[in-house]
Amino acid sequence: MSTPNPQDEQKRAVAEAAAQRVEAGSIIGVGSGSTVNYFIDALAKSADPIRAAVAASEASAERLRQHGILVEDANAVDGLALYVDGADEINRHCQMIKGGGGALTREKIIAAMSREFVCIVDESKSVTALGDFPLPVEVIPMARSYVAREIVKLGGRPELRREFTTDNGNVILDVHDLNLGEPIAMERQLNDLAGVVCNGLFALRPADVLLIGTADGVKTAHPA
Ligand SMILES: O=C[C@H](O)[C@H](O)[C@H](O)COP(=O)(O)O
Repeated sequence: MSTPNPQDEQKRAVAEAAAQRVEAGSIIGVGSGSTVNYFIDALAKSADPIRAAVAASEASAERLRQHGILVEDANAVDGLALYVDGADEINRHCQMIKGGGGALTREKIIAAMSREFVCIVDESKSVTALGDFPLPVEVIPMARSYVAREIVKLGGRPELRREFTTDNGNVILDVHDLNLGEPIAMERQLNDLAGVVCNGLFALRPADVLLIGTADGVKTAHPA
């Protein structure tokens, strides 16, 4: 049998730790990505099942359904107690870059709907300063060039994500070299550009709890 990759082991460990925080019979928000896939698998194994999940991507919805977990429309619930999702980068304030998989808009909606946001990451995602990971920006297709030019004015280097359409029918600009020293201000500035649907900075609504998978086990942190 092949040895499990240590990064995957950390993802699995944080996913299982997050599954233990889930209340039986509740409706929860479920994000997307490889770490969340482990979380969905852990949910499916739980002896105390949830009632339903609101999913941040079609891929997560599909995986939940494959495990026999009911997927609820976000409009059918009036709020969520808990949201579990991964991140591409997270700092000590629990501000994040998300959207590596292109699911940022639905993720931000579900985060906004949720009382508690638990972020699950392996230790490679924990950073001192946000910005090495290119910042995903979801854009209405007809605004692609305009938004790209505006982002250049802000100091960024936008790159169209090739052969990719979001679940909402939009395109993604992956922005390199943007100064994210003031994440809240930049999140607002990008939101203000006409044609931007959402950007992958989660600073206005950071995570409430961070579970980090490390070589020494799962560590828990809160915004500094
Ligand atoms: O759009 C994707 C999401 O923001 C993911 O949560 C993020 O990319 C992290 O994904 P992974 O767990 O696969 O590293």
